[in-house]
Amino acid sequence: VHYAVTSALHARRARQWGCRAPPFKGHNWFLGVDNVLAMDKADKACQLPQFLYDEHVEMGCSTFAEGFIGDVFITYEPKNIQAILATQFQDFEIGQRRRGALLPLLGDGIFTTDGQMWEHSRSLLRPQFARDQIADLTLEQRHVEDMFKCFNMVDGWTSLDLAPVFFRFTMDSATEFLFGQSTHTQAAYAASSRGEKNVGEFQWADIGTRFDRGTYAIGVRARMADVYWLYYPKSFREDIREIHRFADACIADGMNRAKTSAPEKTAERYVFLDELLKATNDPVEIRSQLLNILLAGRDTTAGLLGWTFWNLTRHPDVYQKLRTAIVEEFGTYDSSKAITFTQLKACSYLQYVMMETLRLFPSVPANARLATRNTTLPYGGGPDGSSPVYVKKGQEVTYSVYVMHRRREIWGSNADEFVPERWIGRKLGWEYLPFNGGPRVCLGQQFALTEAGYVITKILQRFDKIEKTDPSDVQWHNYNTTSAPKRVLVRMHQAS
Ligand code: HEM
Repeated sequence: VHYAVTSALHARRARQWGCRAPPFKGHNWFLGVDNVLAMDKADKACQLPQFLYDEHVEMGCSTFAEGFIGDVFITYEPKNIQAILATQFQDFEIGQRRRGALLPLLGDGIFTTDGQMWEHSRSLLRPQFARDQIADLTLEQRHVEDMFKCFNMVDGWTSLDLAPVFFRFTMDSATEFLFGQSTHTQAAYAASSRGEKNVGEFQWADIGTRFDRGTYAIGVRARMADVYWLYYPKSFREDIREIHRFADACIADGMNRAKTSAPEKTAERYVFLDELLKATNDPVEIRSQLLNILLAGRDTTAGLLGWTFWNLTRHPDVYQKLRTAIVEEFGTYDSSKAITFTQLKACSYLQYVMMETLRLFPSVPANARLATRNTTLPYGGGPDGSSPVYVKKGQEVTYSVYVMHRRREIWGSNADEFVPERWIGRKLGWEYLPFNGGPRVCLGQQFALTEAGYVITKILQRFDKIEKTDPSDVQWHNYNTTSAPKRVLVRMHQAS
């Protein structure tokens, strides 16, 4: 009786608000279990984003409902995404599922909370991202040098898989920037490649692998929706313990620095942790916020770098054009010309290459929000899709920018081709959202583009040719919480 009454109430409200139902993707099994299994299969085959795209083609529309253990909505419609993220921000939240899935590893922080807790995190962290020194290029330079030490050069060429290279690089630079202490995974890797045993200074080198396993585990938990708590294996618990031990040791060091250092000494190098200690001295809160940012910033940037080189190896003309632009702007590798945030921004072709990579391969291909109250999506209902869609409190709306970024109606018939030139004179709107939009827009966008732009510049200065050694051109997504290419097999020639 209760179900019938609430259904009737929802139907009446939907009528009053002028809502119509969107197309429905049917299912053959109870509650749409077959849809869940099909998605899981695509995920295991590293093809989840393509699966979402194929679903869009199959449905022939940009918003639909799907049986997925309860009805959820899927949308690739800029107007709807703008509503969820900005104009109707109060009607949607990240919700308990994501929080629950991520909490054991990350704790409460900007990425895992809603409402007042999120507002508190955002106001604590935002001032840090407004600073000029947010991306410290001297720090990046040292880690890029460590990266090159891992390259094995034979007759001027190196052959390698760049995908793990970028994960080690971003781990080392992000931990130094956030925690004041690098994990030195690159130096440890170089030492072990030379057959040396890891010693003292590489004490935390395994944190990289542990964090990789940890993000994989939270990815599994996030996909399990409400029963995320069923997946909590011993290895995950051990990884969490060690990651927290690393963070706590860094925080204890930071607290000692704050007590003992003269003010001019702490200002020597920008450390995020030291800045947070000026605003709060709760070590658990600091640990949680730093780990939240590590998750938000590390894998995403590694993904951007990986997909950039995945594309460049398949477009040698773009590689050469970009290299010419970089050498013109910054000189060759040994040039003493400084590389600055402003110059990186001004190097238009470099920016276009990154924007085009993030269009075709956004680091967060799909995302979701839950309705906090009965509400609407402005578009997608009725036979022509022009009516609002009724969304019940608690219902999930999944949005995929991967699909939106490839829609032909928006990007033209070459939507799935890599063409950096399309960005010349193009204005950004809600149809392009690699960094999200609205009040929860990515805080690290400038940081990420500076860091990635710097790394791309240094690699192109140093290597004048790149060739792909992977016989396959299939996109394999290594997709836990974010997407990176599974492998980027290349051969690169060092410029003389
Ligand atoms: C290519 C690199 C990056 C991409 C594509 C990216 C993308 C995104 C996206 C899509 C979100 C929204 C997630 C959601 O609301 O569900 C987000 C949030 C966030 N990002 Fe980034 N990000 C990148 C790098 C970074 C970096 C380097 C940092 C920090 C150093 C960072 C810090 C954050 C933070 C703190 C949030 C949470 C904002 C909030 O909820 O208020 N991101 N990012």
